[in-house]
Amino acid sequence: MDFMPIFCDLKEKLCLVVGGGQIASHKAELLSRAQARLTIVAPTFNHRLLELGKNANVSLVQEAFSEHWLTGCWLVIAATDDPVINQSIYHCATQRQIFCNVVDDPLQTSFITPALIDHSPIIIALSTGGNAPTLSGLLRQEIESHLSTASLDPLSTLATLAGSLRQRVKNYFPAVHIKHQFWLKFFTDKMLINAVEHHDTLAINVHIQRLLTESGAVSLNENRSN
Ligand SMILES: C[C@@]1(CC(=O)O)C2=NC(=C\c3[nH]c(c(CCC(=O)O)c3CC(=O)O)Cc3[nH]c(c(CC(=O)O)c3CCC(=O)O)/C=C3\N/C(=C\2)[C@@H](CCC(=O)O)[C@]3(C)CC(=O)O)/[C@H]1CCC(=O)O
Ligand SMILES: NC(=O)c1ccc[n+]([C@@H]2O[C@H](COP(=O)([O-])OP(=O)(O)OC[C@H]3O[C@@H](n4cnc5c(N)ncnc54)[C@H](O)[C@@H]3O)[C@@H](O)[C@H]2O)c1
Repeated sequence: MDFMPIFCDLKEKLCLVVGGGQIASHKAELLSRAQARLTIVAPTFNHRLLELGKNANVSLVQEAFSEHWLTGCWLVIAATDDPVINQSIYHCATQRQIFCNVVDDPLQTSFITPALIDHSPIIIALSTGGNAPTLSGLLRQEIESHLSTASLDPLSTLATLAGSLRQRVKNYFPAVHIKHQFWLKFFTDKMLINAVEHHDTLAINVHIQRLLTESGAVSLNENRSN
């Protein structure tokens, strides 16, 4: 594996985008969706970046790159149309141990932005290790065509619900295998999924309690027979 896939929490963390064209705006919009604090440095900005710059968390700096803009950054994206500048940004960032994505050189880059299916909190990210970006896009479309919005919407809601229930379920079922059985039922229970699809909060809570009780009974029986 050449690149390890991870999902980073960049909320309120300072990130730098160098460049003001189409590719820079694409990457800056992604960082902005991840709620990063953004500095964007370039002599010229396209209209999408000028629009993004109205956001309180985004600062546009209209000048050519200089190294001091890296100070305090968690990561940087080198997205100018000049490969020499992009490489020098990569080297400055690497010296400072800052992760740097270089948009025109998959061999001299410290991270890659994957093709994305963003159904937050469910996110599917795809990469070819920088070998074939078009293939990443095609694979993304292929996977998207198998995952309808109708099936992803309730799963995303279930995932969010699961997040808010995790501590309660941990307290309820100390045994890992019972917890696991509970979650398998939680994500496949037709009645719960139906309630989620209908945004029926009352029914959602009733079915969660039912699943907790059912798994609790299994747990109790296991303890008795031990
Ligand atoms: C996946 C995606 C995500 C995104 O952009 O967010 C993405 N590129 C996408 C599309 C795309 N990019 C390019 C074309 C035109 C056809 C072509 O030239 O191939 C198309 C096709 C199109 O636009 O449909 C041109 C291109 N891209 C890179 C280079 C440099 C080089 O290879 O030397 C050049 C040549 C530039 C030039 O010639 O000047 C480099 C990178 N592009 C990456 C990501 C990273 C590796 C991802 C992986 O591991 O697969 C990496 C290494 C760096 C990075 O950007 O992180 C997105 C698909 C989104 C989707 O459809 O969902
Ligand atoms: N990663 C990808 O998916 C992908 C896809 C297509 C193209 N590319 C590469 O991305 C590069 C950028 O593409 P684009 O369409 O955004 O180009 P563009 O010409 O629209 O924009 C280039 C930007 O870089 C800025 N710039 C130039 N020198 C600078 C400097 N010293 N400091 C700061 N900013 C500087 C310019 O002001 C301009 O805003 C291309 O050269 C291409 O190699 C990557």
